[in-house]
Amino acid sequence: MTVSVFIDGAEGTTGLEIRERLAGRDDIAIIQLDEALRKDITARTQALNDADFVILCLPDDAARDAVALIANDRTRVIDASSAHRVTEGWTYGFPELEPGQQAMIAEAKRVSNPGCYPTGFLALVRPLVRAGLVPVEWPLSVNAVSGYSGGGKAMIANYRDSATPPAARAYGLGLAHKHVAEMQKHARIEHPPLFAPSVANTYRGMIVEVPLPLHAFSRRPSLHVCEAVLAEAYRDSPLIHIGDNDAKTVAIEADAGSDRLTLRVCGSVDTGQARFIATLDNLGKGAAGAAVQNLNIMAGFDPVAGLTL
Ligand SMILES: NC(=O)C1=CN([C@@H]2O[C@H](COP(=O)(O)OP(=O)(O)OC[C@H]3O[C@@H](n4cnc5c(N)ncnc54)[C@H](OP(=O)(O)O)[C@@H]3O)[C@@H](O)[C@H]2O)C=CC1
Ligand SMILES: CC(=O)N[C@@H](CCC(=O)OP(=O)(O)O)C(=O)O
Repeated sequence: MTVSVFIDGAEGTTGLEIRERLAGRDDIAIIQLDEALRKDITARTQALNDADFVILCLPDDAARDAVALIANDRTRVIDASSAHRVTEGWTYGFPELEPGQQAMIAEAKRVSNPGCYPTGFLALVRPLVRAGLVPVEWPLSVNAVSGYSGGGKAMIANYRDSATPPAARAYGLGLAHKHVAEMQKHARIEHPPLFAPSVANTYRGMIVEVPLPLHAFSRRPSLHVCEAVLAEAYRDSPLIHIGDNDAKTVAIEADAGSDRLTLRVCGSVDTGQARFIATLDNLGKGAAGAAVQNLNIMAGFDPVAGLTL
C-alpha cells in the first residue's frame, strides 16, 4: 500500500528532517510544491486536501490556519507545532506514554506531536506518577538544555551569523513557556512544573532533567524501584531505553543524530535524592522522528520504519 503525504513547511528545519526520513520509501508518495508555491494558499489548499496524510511543520498560527483549509473527512493530520497539544479532539502523539496510546494514534484523524522538552519530561515522570511513586500534587521542576536548532531557522541563523554566540544561555525566565501546559496535562499532575530551559551552542540534542527528593515522598521509593518502573513502562519500546545509572557525566550529544530517547536514574542511595535525566535529539524523537513514527502507526506500517534506533 502507498499513502500520499504532504509536508506543509517542508523547507523548514523539521520539515527537511522529515523528508530525509521518508526519502526512498516505496510505501510513501510525497506531494511536493514548487519553491514558488510553497506559501501559495491555493496550491497548499489543494495539497492539503489531496493528501492521505498531512504533516504540519509550521508556526502555531499557520498550523491552525492549515487545519481550517482541510475540507474533507479523509485527510489525516500530524501537527508538529504546539498549536493542538492540549486541544480537545486531538490525540497526543506520544505512543509510549500510556497503555493504549499507540492504538488511539492508529485510529486518529488529528494527532499532535509532543514538544521536544515535554517528550523528555513526560517519559521520565508519567510512569512514576501513574505508579503512585510521585504524588500528583508534588511541585515538579524540570531543567533542560537544547541545541539551537530547537528554535528553527531563525535561531539557527542567529547562531550561525553571530561571531560570538553564547556557549549557553538560560531563557524562559518569566516561567511562562508554551510547553508548561502540555507537560502538566499529559503528566496528569496538579501544578504546572517549574520549567527552566536553556540553549547551548550546539546544533542538535537535548538534556532534560527532573530532580526528585525521593526521601520526601510518602512511599519513599528507592532509585532502584524508580528505575524498574521506567524499565517496565518502556520494556517493548524500540526507541526508549534505560541508560547507565553509573554514568559520571551525560553529554547533550548522547542521542543527537538518532530518534532514540534515553532515560537515566542517577543520584544518591544514601540521601534519597535523585536526578532523572533524559537525552534525545530535539529534531529526532523531539520532532521529526516522532512525526514519522506517528505517520507509520497511523498508516499501519512498521512503527520505526525510516527511524534511526
Ligand atoms: N526545531 C525543533 O527542534 C522543533 C520544532 N517543532 C515545531 O515544528 C514547527 C516547525 O518548526 P521548525 O521547523 O523548527 O521551524 P522553521 O522556522 O525552521 O520552519 C518553518 C517553516 O514554515 C514555513 N512557513 C511559515 N509560515 C508559513 C505559511 N503560512 N505557509 C507555508 N509555510 C510557512 C517557513 O517558511 P520560510 O522558510 O520562508 O521561513 C519555514 O520553512 C514549529 O511549530 C515548531 O515549534 C517542534 C519540536 C521541535
Ligand atoms: C531552543 C528553543 O528555542 N526551543 C524551542 C522549543 C522547540 C520545540 O520543541 O518546538 P515546539 O514548541 O513546537 O515543541 C522553545 O523553547 O520555544
